[in-house]
Amino acid sequence: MTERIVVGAALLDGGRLLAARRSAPEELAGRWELPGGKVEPGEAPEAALVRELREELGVDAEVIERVPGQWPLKSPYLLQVWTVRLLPGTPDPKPLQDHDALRWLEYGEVWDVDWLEQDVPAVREVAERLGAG
Ligand SMILES: Nc1nc2c([nH]c(=O)n2[C@H]2C[C@H](O)[C@@H](COP(=O)(O)OP(=O)(O)OP(=O)(O)O)O2)c(=O)[nH]1
Repeated sequence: MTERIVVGAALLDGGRLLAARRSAPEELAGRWELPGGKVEPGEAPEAALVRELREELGVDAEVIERVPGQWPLKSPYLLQVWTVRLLPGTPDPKPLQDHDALRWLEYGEVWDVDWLEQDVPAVREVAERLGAG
């Protein structure tokens, strides 16, 4: 089957990373992930990310750069991650859709939440960057 891309945001603000707790589907509910979603056919991944963050969190965001790597999710999906920042004046993120809690994690708190197993290698990569910044 053709691979399909799921874009995830490493949303960074003041050296912290935003984690989002999924509310559905049942097998993923209660676990933490990077906000984002499926890229639509013909859509650029960066545009998908900005769209998803507006829908899910109610924020206007700007994509900074791709985090190297891609990670398999449930077939046929592959997770790709970009660092993202909030645009000036945008409201604070709110769990409007797909999530029931949000948490800003300091570098030392990155492993305090129960990430989806398949997200762990991506979060490790992001955490290294947070530590370096
Ligand atoms: N957004 C996101 N999805 C993830 C992550 N890890 C992971 O396994 N997934 C899975 C959950 C879903 O099966 C799929 C993404 O779907 P989604 O439900 O977030 O995407 P969407 O908003 O485009 O969904 P929909 O229109 O199909 O309802 O990838 C992650 O870190 N972020």
